[in-house]
Amino acid sequence: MFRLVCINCGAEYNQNEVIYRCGKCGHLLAVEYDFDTIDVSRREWDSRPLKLWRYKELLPVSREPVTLQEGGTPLYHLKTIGEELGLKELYAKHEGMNPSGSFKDRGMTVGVSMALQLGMKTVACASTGNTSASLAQYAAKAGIPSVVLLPAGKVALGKVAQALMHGAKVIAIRGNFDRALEMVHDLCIKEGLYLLNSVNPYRLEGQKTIGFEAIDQLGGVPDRMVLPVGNAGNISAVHKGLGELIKLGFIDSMPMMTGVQAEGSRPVADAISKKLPEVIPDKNPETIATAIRIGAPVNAEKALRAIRETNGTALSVTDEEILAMQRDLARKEGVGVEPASAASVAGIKKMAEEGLLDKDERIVCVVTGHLLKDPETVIRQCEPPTEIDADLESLLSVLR
Ligand SMILES: Cc1ncc(COP(=O)(O)O)c(C=O)c1O
Ligand SMILES: N[C@@H](CCOP(=O)(O)O)C(=O)O
Repeated sequence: MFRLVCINCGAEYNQNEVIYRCGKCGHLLAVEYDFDTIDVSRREWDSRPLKLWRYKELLPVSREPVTLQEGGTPLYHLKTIGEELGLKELYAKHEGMNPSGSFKDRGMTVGVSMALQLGMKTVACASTGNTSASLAQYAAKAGIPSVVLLPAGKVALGKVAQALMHGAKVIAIRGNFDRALEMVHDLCIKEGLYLLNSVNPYRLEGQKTIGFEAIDQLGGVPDRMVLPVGNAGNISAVHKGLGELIKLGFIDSMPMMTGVQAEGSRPVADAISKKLPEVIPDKNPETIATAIRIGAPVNAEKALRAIRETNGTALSVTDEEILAMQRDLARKEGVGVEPASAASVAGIKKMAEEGLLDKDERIVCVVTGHLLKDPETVIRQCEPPTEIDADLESLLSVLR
């Protein structure tokens, strides 16, 4: 049993309503469960395969889910990078290992299932790339059409390829992501499409399972969870989910929620460092990490609460720091991620170097998307292949 509740005024909405914001005050909504009716134990969850739907009692879907077997992503111990930073327990949860190559699949399995549950016929989103790739793939699985709006020229190649190949109607707008989100929101309200950006509270329900899995894999609650922040849905979702585990008595502490943004796109980091009550949108966000090139994070209110309530923090890193960490993860750990994903570990490096971490902290960085999402940024950083004549002598001469 659950209902939708406004995070600001507490107004309640029925689970059958298609609604994205509070009709009374315009703030965000969240799914609230009736915990007295939730009947599950840790042991029961542990007996199921490590996949997202292991946690079905804390998800809103009552029909057969639209699933591509998302979740169960690896938790890697970053031994080499950790040692360099003096951190014994530094981990990366590799969300790039989901079906479409990013954490968005956790949101989409739940969001697209809810679209069907609510009788919606077409799904839509604005995207810096990964949301569109995932939406297109899950809509294809569900057998319904999808429409995606992208900021023209600012989406990594692999993500556009995915949205196109999975059959979405792909529209590139001459404007940034924030404008695309406003447009798709208006389109959905006017034309009755189902909006599956992170303003949709059901989508975030799926994403909260990143935190559940991290705890199950670690065998306990980490001291800190670090996430790259763009539209700020993921950090909010993980925080919400862990709060629910506390209510169920499954855990008894929260990690310090830590958000990392790119220097050229850092409204949440600014709000935290300047102790502002809300974020001031950045009208011209810019970063090589196009996934987090977002100036007006729609979930800012939830994210600021998550960070402040857990004594966490938010900071920014430069594009150079992001790319250097993308290379370090690839070459020192064998972990291939896209630039935005490397931001979380780059943020921890910066905090460690500035003496802002207790060296005994157990830290889980969420690395959000796969290296192959953005092949152009990868190729630009690497030496091109050495081309030789097809004989052994030439081969030996270049290897010497
Ligand atoms: C790869 C990647 N990392 C991080 C983010 C940021 O997540 P959020 O928008 O939930 O803050 C996004 C999308 O925004 C993304 O695609
Ligand atoms: N990085 C995101 C931006 C949109 O965020 P959402 O969580 O609101 O869908 C993307 O991949 O498009």
